[in-house]
Amino acid sequence: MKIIEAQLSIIKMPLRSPFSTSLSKVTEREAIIIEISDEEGRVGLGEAVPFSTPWYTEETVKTAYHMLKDILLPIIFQQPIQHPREVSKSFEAIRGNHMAKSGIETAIWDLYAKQQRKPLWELVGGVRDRVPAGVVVGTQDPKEAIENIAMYLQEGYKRVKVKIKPGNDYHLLNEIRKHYPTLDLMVDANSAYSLNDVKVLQALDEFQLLMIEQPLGIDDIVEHSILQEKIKTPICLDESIVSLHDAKSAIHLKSCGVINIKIGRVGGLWNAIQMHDLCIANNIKVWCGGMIEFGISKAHNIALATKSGFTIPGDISSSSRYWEEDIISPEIIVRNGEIKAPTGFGIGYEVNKSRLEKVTLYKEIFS
Ligand SMILES: O=C(O)CCC(=O)C1=CC=C[C@@H](O)[C@@H]1C(=O)O
Ligand SMILES: [Mg+2]
Repeated sequence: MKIIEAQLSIIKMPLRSPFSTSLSKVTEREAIIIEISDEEGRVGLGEAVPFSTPWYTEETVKTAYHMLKDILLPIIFQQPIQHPREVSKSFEAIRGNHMAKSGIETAIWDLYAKQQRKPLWELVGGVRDRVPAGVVVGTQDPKEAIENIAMYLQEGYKRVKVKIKPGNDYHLLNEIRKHYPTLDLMVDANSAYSLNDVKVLQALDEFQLLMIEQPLGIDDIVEHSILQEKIKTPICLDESIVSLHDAKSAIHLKSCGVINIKIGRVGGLWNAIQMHDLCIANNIKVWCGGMIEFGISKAHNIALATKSGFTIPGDISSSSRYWEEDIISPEIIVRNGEIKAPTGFGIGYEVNKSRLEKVTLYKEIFS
């Protein structure tokens, strides 16, 4: 597979409504769109998903743009690729920068699938032609959260995730459970707690949550193991798991019962596939996490989520969950709580060129 040209576009769009977590309030989103072309004019699409500031991981749009332009694209242009699974190996000498790496690696997966004239989800070993849709409530105000949940259930979502933090946990969940006693409900703490909060977290066991995501430190595996022994709710790790080694450590130490696999956080689709396989072999449940991303990244998530182990609805919602108008055509739509995997080659969605142009802040072409 010879790539003859690459285009990087930094795009920005306001969210339809603010997205609040224990760490940050997101009101607009930047990302990097990667378009790579082969000699026959086919285009592979990728999206690098770091935020504009390093509140979730250490990467930002600016660091990722530098990595793509100055380090990663030169490697890709120099080394012809036989199969996308080789890309992460060719980046092994480069430390970290997983979201930058994932942006170009996913574009190569899309281009390769188009060359093979296959939908990407079939190429990665998908077993279902639709994925269950989960949604994240972007407010921690109990009244607003309950109103939002009613709206999302109307739209058919099967699983709801809410953000919690110390001082806004028990009351919020108690109010939600009063209205929705049997809802498939999970929480994400984004590392807002410590082992001093064991009693607070034990109290949440009464709400029969599917899981509690990342209660402790962003790079912790040991203390999560201590906490998991003290609470009934399964711990799900997100930020702590950036590599297969992290996943192996968490499995060995029994730090969690679930892992949220995000293609960007783990450095690409091949790493995500290997993590899926490792977790399933060790009875660790997995689901596909989201990054408040645009349609190209979400399309890659959909392909991944068709694999057998992704039985829990992921943070895979419709384009309209965050955007007035997405950068892809058709947009991603949730019907009866599911998203149909596209039948087109590659990711199965096209770029909405006029929309992409409108939201592009800056772009460069490399060859
Ligand atoms: O993509 C979505 O629908 C929301 C994903 C989501 O909850 C998160 C995205 C990025 C950082 C966090 O706030 C949070 C997470 O930790 O999973
Ligand atoms: Mg999370």
